[in-house]
Parts: sequence; structure tokens; C-alpha cells
Amino acid sequence: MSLEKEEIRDIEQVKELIKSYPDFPSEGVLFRDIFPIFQNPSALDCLLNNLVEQALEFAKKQGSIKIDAVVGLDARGFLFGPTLALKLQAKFVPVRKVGKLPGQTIKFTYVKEYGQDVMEIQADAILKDEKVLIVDDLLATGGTCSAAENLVSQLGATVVLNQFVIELSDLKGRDLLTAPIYSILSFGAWIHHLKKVTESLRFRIVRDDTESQTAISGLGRRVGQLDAGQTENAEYQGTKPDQSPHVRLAS
Ligand SMILES: O=P(O)(O)OC[C@H]1O[C@H](OP(=O)(O)OP(=O)(O)O)[C@H](O)[C@@H]1O
Ligand SMILES: Nc1ncnc2[nH]cnc12
Repeated sequence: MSLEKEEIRDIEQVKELIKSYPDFPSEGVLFRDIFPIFQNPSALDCLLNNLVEQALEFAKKQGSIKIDAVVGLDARGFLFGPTLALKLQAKFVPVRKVGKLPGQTIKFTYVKEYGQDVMEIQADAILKDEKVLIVDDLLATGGTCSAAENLVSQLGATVVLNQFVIELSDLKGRDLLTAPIYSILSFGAWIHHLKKVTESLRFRIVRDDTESQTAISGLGRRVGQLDAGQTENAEYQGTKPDQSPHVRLAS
């Protein structure tokens, strides 16, 4: 028996499919998992359409510029890069973790939200003066995309746009990037921080102060509910900057 998937029509519904995992892959990281979107064809269709429309709108705003290459970042950027390239009539070029690309390459070492890595690009994949759009699933601290920007400029080309499905706005990755930044969805990390604060408040509570006990246990319950899968909805309702779709240009 096959279960029908819910029909997804707008990007707000797509956002609700993204699952959040505290302390993965390491403590303190709130991991945003995009793969549930890929289990629902209408959600994937909606997301890809948004991505393509946003890139086309950008190109038009810049005086109908021609984007020559879409650079996708290893590995989740590869889920979006080729489709975007096809729709923009551009070539697709991968930036890969070190040791995966044959021929002459250039490398760049960088730091990301949970560790350090080396990125690599084939030296002849992008030509001097070409206009490049970099696409990735997620912008966190900006280390990964900044490495890609560096590789593209080493080859004499120009990054005209960095495009992301998700931006973790509190991590301020955009401050590290040079080219304009567009993201489809934005998440704040404040709920995770709120949970940590609540945990420490529970330890500090004065036993006979019933009023603050009630308030703090209410807050604890709310955070508990949010952790049990309601995080995204709560973020919509609670914070204006987290509403999507989200289009921002770097200042
Ligand atoms: O902004 P940053 O702090 O640099 O983090 C963002 C990067 O981290 C993740 O990639 P990861 O290296 O985990 O690779 P994956 O796509 O292969 O899972 C994500 O897909 C971005 O590329
Ligand atoms: N918090 C996060 N969730 C998913 N992917 C990530 N890559 C870097 N930080 C991430």
C-alpha cells in the first residue's frame, strides 16, 4: 500500500518539512535536515521553482546578465546545482572535497560550522572573466562558500551571486562573503539558545518563589514542545526576520 504525500504548494509548507536535530553531528550544532523535502515530489518541485525564479530575478535586476557557470558545493550543493544550471542555460561546475577531482586542480583550506576541510576545483572548468553563481543547500558560518568564492576568483572569474536554500542567520555567514547573497529560507538558532538558558535557570530557581517557578516551568514546557518537532512553526510565529521567502542582498 502506498501512502499519498501531502501536496505542497508554497515555500512555507516546504520549510515545515525541514527537520531539526540538536547536537548533530557534534554538541551545540542544531542540524537542519533538507532530505525530507526530497521525499515529497511536490515539495521538491516548489523549492526548485523558487530557486530558479530567484536566480532569474537576480540576473534581470543586474541588467539581464548572462550567468556562465553555476558552481555547486560538495555534496548537498550538487542536489540543486545541475537543475539551476540547466534552467539558466549555464554550465555546471563542482567544487569538491579534496582528492576527488582528476587533472590539474587548485585547493583552498577552510573552517566550517563543525570542522575544517579542503575544497578543490578543476583549473580549466571556469574561464577568466566568466560570471559565476555559487549554490549550496545551507549557509552557516560561511567558511565553505567563502572558500568557493576564493577558488573562483583565483581562476580570474567573478562570483555574481551566492544562493542558498537555507541561511542560518544567527551565524552571520554572510559577513564572510564578498558577492551578493540570496537565500530561500532563513532559520534563527535562538530556540536552541533558549533551551540552554532554561536549563540553567532550572538550577538557579528559588524553591519557595512559586510565581517564578510557574513561569520558568511553563517556559521549559514550551521549549520541550518546540524540541519535539514544532520548532519551525514556532519560529514563523515568533520572529519576523525568519519568515520566508527570504531575499536579501549583502550590504
Ligand atoms: O557555512 P559553513 O559553516 O561553512 O557550513 C555550510 C556547509 O556545511 C555543510 O556541508 P558539509 O561540509 O557538512 O558537507 P555535505 O554537504 O557533504 O554534508 C553544508 O552543506 C554547507 O556546504
Ligand atoms: N546546522 C547545520 N545544519 C545542516 N547542515 C549544516 N552545515 C553546517 N551547519 C549545518
